[in-house]
Amino acid sequence: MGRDPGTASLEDRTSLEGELTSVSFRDDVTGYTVARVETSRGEEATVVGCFPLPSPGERLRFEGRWKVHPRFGPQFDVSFCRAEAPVSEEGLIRYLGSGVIRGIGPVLAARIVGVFGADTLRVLDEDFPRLREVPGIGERRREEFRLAWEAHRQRRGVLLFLHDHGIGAATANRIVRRYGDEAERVVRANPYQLAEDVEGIGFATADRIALKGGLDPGDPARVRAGLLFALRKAAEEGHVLLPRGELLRRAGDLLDLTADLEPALEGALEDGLLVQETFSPEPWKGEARGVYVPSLCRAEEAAAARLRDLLARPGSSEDPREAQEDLGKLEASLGITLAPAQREAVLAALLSRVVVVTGGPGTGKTTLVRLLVNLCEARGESVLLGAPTGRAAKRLGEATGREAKTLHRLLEFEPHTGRFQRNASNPLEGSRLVVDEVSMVDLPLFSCLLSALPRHGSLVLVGDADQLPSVGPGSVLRDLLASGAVPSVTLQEVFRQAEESRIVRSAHRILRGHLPEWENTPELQDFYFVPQEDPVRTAELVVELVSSRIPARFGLDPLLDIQVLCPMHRGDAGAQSLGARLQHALNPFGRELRRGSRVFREGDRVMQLRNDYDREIYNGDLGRITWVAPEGNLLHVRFEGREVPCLDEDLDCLMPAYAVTVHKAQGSEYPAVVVPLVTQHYVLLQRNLLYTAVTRGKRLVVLVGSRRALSLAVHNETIRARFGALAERLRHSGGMDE
Ligand SMILES: Nc1ncnc2c1ncn2[C@@H]1O[C@H](COP(=O)(O)OP(=O)(O)OP(=O)(O)O)[C@@H](O)[C@H]1O
Repeated sequence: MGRDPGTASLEDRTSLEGELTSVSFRDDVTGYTVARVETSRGEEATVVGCFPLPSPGERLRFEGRWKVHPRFGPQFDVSFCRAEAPVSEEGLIRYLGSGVIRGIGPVLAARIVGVFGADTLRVLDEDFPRLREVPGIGERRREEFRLAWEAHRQRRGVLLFLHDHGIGAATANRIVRRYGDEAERVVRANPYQLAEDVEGIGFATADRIALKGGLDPGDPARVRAGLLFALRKAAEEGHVLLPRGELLRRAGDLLDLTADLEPALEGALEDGLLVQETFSPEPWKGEARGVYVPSLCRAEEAAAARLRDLLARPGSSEDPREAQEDLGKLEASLGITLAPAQREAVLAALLSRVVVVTGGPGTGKTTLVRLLVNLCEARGESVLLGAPTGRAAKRLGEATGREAKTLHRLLEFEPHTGRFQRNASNPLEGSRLVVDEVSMVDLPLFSCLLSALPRHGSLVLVGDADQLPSVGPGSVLRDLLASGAVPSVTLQEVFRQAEESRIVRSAHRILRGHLPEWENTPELQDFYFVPQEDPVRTAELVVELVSSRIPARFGLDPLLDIQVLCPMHRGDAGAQSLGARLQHALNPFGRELRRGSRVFREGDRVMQLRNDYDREIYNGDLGRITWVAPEGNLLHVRFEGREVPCLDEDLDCLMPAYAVTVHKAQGSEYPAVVVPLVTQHYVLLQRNLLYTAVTRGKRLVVLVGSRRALSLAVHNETIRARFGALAERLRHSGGMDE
C-alpha cells in the first residue's frame, strides 16, 4: 500500500498502487514517463521513471521511493511497475474503450461492461461466446473482437514478462516487434539470441535475463555465448580474429569467470561456431592460433587466395619498355610530367594484376589515376571506377571525368538479401578496376570485391594508409602494404600547388610527428590553431567561431560549409554537447520533433547514420531538414537536392550533424572544418585521428583547444593494431590454408 508522501520517510523503498489519470511526459525510446496517478486511497500523486505505458483504466502497482523534487515537490520515483487488470466498472470501461483493442470504442466498452460488470475480463478471457449476450454485436464483429483480444492479451503478457526481466519499455517493444508472439518463448529458450537479433540488446542484457532465469554462470551455453560475443565485439573494434589466449581472457572478463573456458571453446570449434587457424611463425607474441567467427575467416581466406592468384598472373602489359613509351606519349600529349614515383605507380599498374598506391594529400594520386585511366582506355581496356562512399565516388568521377560508383553499387548490392549480385559466378564487366579511398574498405567488402573481379581483370588500389582504418573489421590497405607481397608505390613528394596550402603542409608535418605551423596574421590563412586550455571555454569558442567569426572573415555559411569534427562523443567539447550548443546557436527556432535526447528542427543540418539502399541515402550523407509535420512524427530532409521523407525508424538513423566525430567524417570533405582538442579526449588523441580530421578540410581548418592536447595527438603514434592475418597469409603464400 502506498504511503502518504507527507508522512512517509522519503528515502524508504515502498510501493504505491493506483490508476493512471494523465501522462505529462513520455519518452518513447527510453520509456521515461512522468504521470499522475490516483492512488487507491483516492489521493493524487506524481510518478516518475521508466516503465511500459499502461492502458487507461489499468491498475498499477509501483515500487520505488518517495523523493522530493526541488520544484515539483514529492514524487514517487519508480523502480518497478506492474500493470494489473482494472476492477472498477469505470476502470474497465476506460481500459476496454481506450483503443487498445482494435474495434472497441468507449460506447461499446460501456455496453459490454454494462452486461458483465466486474466479471468482464474473466468472460473475455474464458467465456468469449457469452459476448452474444451484449446487444448489437454481430457474429463477424464478435470474431474480430476475439482475435483482437487474443492478440492484445498475448502482447500484454509478453511485455509484462519482459518487464519482469528488467527490460525497459522501448527495448521490450523492439523485442515484440522482432519476434511477435514468439517473444516469450525465445527469451525463455535462449536469451542470448536477443543480443544477435534485437538492436539495443547487448550481451550484458541478455546475460542478465539468462541469469535471472536461473542459468548457472558456468553453464556451457553461457560460456559459448560469451566467447561468440567477445569475438563479435572484437570485430566491432576492427579485429578480424582474436589470438586464442586473448579471446579466452576477454571472454573470462566478460563472463566474470575464472574457470577454464577451454572446453567450451573446443566445443564451439567442433560445432563450427568458431574457426581456428594456426600460423607460423607465431604472429602474436608467442601465440600462433587465431580464432575467428566463420564468416570473417572465409573472407580473409578468400581474399588472400584471390590476391595470390592475381599476383601469379602477368599484367595487361608484358613489355615494360612499350608501357613506358605509351605513358611518355600520353604525358607529352597532356602536357604533364609525372614525378618518378607517379610514373612507377602507373607502370606497376600495367605490369601487374594488382597494385597498391598510397600517399597523403597533394601527392598526386588523382593525377596519376587520371593518366592511368586514359592510358588503359587508349589500349582498349574498359575501366571501372569505384570508391567505398558516395562522396568519394563522386570526387573520383569528377577528377577523372568518368563515371565512378560506390563499391556497393558497382557490385550490385541487393538490400533485401544483403548480397552482391556481382560475384565469382557473375563477375564485373570490365578489365580494370580502380578503387579510391581504399583505407575505408573493410575485409568483408574487399573479399567480395576480389571475388567479383573478372578472371583476367586487374586491380588498382589507391588510398592513404595514414588515414583512420575502415569502420568494419580489418586493415586491408595497411595489411597489403605490410605483407610486402603486393606491388606497391608510396608517393611522398607533395606538389608545389599543394605545398602552398598550409592544410596540406600541416597534414604532412603531423604525419612526421611535428606540430603544425600556424601564424595568426592579418592575411587570411587556411590553417589556424586557436589556443584555449579550458574545455568549456573551448566549446564556447567553437560556437563563436562557427556562428560568427568564420562566416564574417571567410564568407562561409555556418549551416552549409562548416563542419565541427570532434575526437569523441562525450565531454564538454565532445560531439554531443557541442552539437546541441551549435544547434541552439545556429537554428534555435522552428517546428521540432524530439526523439529521445535528439531534437530535429526545421532547418537543421542532419547526417544519415546507415546505408539505406531503398531510399538511396548512405552512411555519412549530409542533408537539411526542410519540413517537420505539425503532429511531430514525420520530417523531410533534402539530401543533395532530393527531398526524402523520414518516419519512425528512419529517424533512428538520423542525427543532427552540427558536430560529428572524426570517425564519422572519414571519406568526406568539407569547405571548412573546426576541430576542438581537449585533454579530456586523451584516449583518442592519436596522430592518425588528427591527420584524418585535418585532411577533411578543403579551404579552412581551425584547431581550437589545448596545446597539450594538440601535442599529445601529434606525438601519439600508437595505432591500435587490429588482429588479423591477411598479411601473414600473403607473406607465406601457399601457407596454412592449403
Ligand atoms: N607530376 C606533377 N607535376 C606537377 N604538379 C602535379 C603533379 N602531380 C600532381 N600535381 C598537382 O598537385 C596537386 C595535387 O595532386 P592530386 O590532386 O593528384 O593529388 P592527390 O594525392 O589526389 O591529392 P588529394 O588526396 O589531396 O586529393 C594538383 O594541383 C596537381 O595538379
